[in-house]
Amino acid sequence: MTNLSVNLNKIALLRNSRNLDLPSVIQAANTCINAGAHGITVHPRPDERHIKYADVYALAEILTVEFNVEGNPTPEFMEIVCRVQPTQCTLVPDAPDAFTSDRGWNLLEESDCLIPIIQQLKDLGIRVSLFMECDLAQIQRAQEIGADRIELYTEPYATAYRTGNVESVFIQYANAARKAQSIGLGVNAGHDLNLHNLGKFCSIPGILEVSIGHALVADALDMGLFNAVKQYLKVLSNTKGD
Ligand SMILES: CC(=O)[C@@H](O)[C@H](O)COP(=O)(O)O
Ligand SMILES: NCC(=O)COP(=O)(O)O
Repeated sequence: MTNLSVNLNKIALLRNSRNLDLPSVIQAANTCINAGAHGITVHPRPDERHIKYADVYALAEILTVEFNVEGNPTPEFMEIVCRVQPTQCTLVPDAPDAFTSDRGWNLLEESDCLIPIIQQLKDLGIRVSLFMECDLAQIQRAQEIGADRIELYTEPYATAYRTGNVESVFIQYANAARKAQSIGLGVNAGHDLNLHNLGKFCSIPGILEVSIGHALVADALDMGLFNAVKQYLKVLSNTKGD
């Protein structure tokens, strides 16, 4: 089964609109865990528009499941990740003012700065995943520079699914996953996955983990967070993640 890591960014976004700690990111994490989520993901951004650095420390104190911290490895980000030592750190090449994550790493140009960062994280026992597009040469490079996993950036898949043009795009993802697996990289996936497009994506064999936030939290407004997590787990229960 593909594991589900629930991204709590959007819980924090709502929380930040008042000074009441409501909704509580910690309470949301516990609800997701009680519903069976395999992990919790957060993506602290430099402007702390949703997850604050303090949330990362607070979550690290209470989590009983995999903790995945995503972000651009700025000095501030690296300091917090090295202190908290989550299970997994997913490095994402997003600009400080990015609306949301909008691309994978270009390892033909960005490898040199990543090599020591990956090594530093691995020396602390943190699994390193790189946010990547479906380019096979880039995926090869991810393995060469020491990544443990890649996270396939699924926005293009989600858009293709929505616009009814998904088959050729899906094949690119299946090929990318197969390439990664053939050279020993684990494969995660995320961005704009939802209850409709998730099942097809995870029919790709060996997707180890999906991280899902925006759509899951939107679904939670209708069905409650506990039930939303259950619904996503139900879709994933038919998949072959490992
Ligand atoms: C890395 C990634 O794909 C993101 O989906 C992310 O964590 C979402 O970020 P926002 O919630 O800030 O859009
Ligand atoms: N890594 C992707 C993620 O954590 C969640 O992305 P989204 O579901 O909020 O688009």
